Amino acid sequence: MLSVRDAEATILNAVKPLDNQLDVEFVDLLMANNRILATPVISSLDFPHWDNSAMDGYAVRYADVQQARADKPIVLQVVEEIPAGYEPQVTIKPGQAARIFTGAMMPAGADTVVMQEKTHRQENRVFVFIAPQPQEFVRRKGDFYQAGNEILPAGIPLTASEIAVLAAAGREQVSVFRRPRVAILSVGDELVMPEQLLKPGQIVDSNQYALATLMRELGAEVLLLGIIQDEPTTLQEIIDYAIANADIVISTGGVSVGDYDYIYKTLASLAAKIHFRSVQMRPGKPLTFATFGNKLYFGLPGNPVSALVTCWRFVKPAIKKMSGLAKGWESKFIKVRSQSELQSNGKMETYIWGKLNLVNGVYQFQKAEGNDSSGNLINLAQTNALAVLPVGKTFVYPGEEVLVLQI
Ligand SMILES: Nc1nc2c(c(=O)[nH]1)N[C@H]1C(S)=C(S)[C@@H](COP(=O)(O)OP(=O)(O)OC[C@H]3O[C@@H](n4cnc5c(N)ncnc54)[C@H](O)[C@@H]3O)O[C@H]1N2
Ligand code: MOO
Ligand SMILES: [Mg+2]
Repeated sequence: MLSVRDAEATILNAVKPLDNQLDVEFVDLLMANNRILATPVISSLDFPHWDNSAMDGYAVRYADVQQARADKPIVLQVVEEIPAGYEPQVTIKPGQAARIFTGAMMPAGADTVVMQEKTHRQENRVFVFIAPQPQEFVRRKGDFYQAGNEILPAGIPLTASEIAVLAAAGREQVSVFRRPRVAILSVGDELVMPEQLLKPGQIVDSNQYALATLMRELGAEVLLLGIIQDEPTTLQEIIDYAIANADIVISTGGVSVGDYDYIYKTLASLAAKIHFRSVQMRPGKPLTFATFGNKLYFGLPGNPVSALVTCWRFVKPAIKKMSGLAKGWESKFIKVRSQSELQSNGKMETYIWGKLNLVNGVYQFQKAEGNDSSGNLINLAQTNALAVLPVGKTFVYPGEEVLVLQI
């Protein structure tokens, strides 16, 4: 059976990232949160834009005050007051100073700022009680960034700090990759919508909600195709439509070996390239992966936990890679101690859902309480991590280290 590692490699190899020319759109800065920057940004401004003061105090000539002492202050004449946002009009000459405030432009002639607390003001004179360092408390033009260089590279996610940089560089809009389009369908005669009264044998299609939520979290545009009956002709039509209208199609259900599991046959009849239909993992063994050219098809197992685990493990990095992220799209595992005893049959790579708890500043894994059937979505709620037991590992003792995937 195909290992998880090989399945992941097959999937990630099949992902074609969005094109940085064709798959780009402009969005307002305040709508750009979590979008991926499509074009490198170069500013025509230096940062700081001009020499300015880092303190409220006095702009002075260093040469004037280098001998200042508490018991022998230097007295300077204050010739101008410079608040932030004001362009200084006066050149500071020997024996002179300007009153200045944080962020205000340095006046010509001055090279150093003495903070207010080290001075005493008497009318238009200021007493300086301490010798500053040369150029102290001056933020020099271009110290943070020089115009013409790359200020932000393409392929990064935009969060508060990057959006602040874009705003400071005078951008109102930014070019980002369009959202990957993901079609979601739920396959099963037993499935109904949440508002429906359940007849015997029916259950609510919770997978549609789980996957739509996860896909939106990942920045995808979701095309919800609803519940599809276990019927080959309808399935064929809907998958054909989904492939034509999305970059990625995700179905749940119908991938096992039952008489009503039609996904494999349907994909074959649509001439999909079927890369695999089972993976050496639990839950999630019957995961099916196919491609139609550059379009990806994930046939996730119907069990609610299996659907989410395979989505976290395989679909999530695929979406991230497709979305234009230059790096950091692979699944990230961290090594932590397990607080719980964990078990596997040793034959499958086993994913155990639970919580990462912060104990004295160190994360520890705690297995979810309750039934760990892949059909039990109830105890999956309020979990945030999957512990991974590799093939061959049958037992993790409390206190032993384990690899954990944050979800
Ligand atoms: N003879 C075998 N039977 C099964 C095997 C096997 O190897 N041999 N594998 C089992 C495993 S493991 C899984 S996982 C499931 C996968 O089943 P399918 O993908 O074919 O899904 P269904 O049969 O349609 O449904 C399975 C289960 O999940 C519930 N379900 C389905 N869709 C939804 C939905 N949208 N929302 C909520 N719950 C859903 C469905 O009612 C079933 O209970 O196959 C095993 N069988
Ligand atoms: O692999 Mo299935 O996903 O355990 O129920
Ligand atoms: Mg089935």
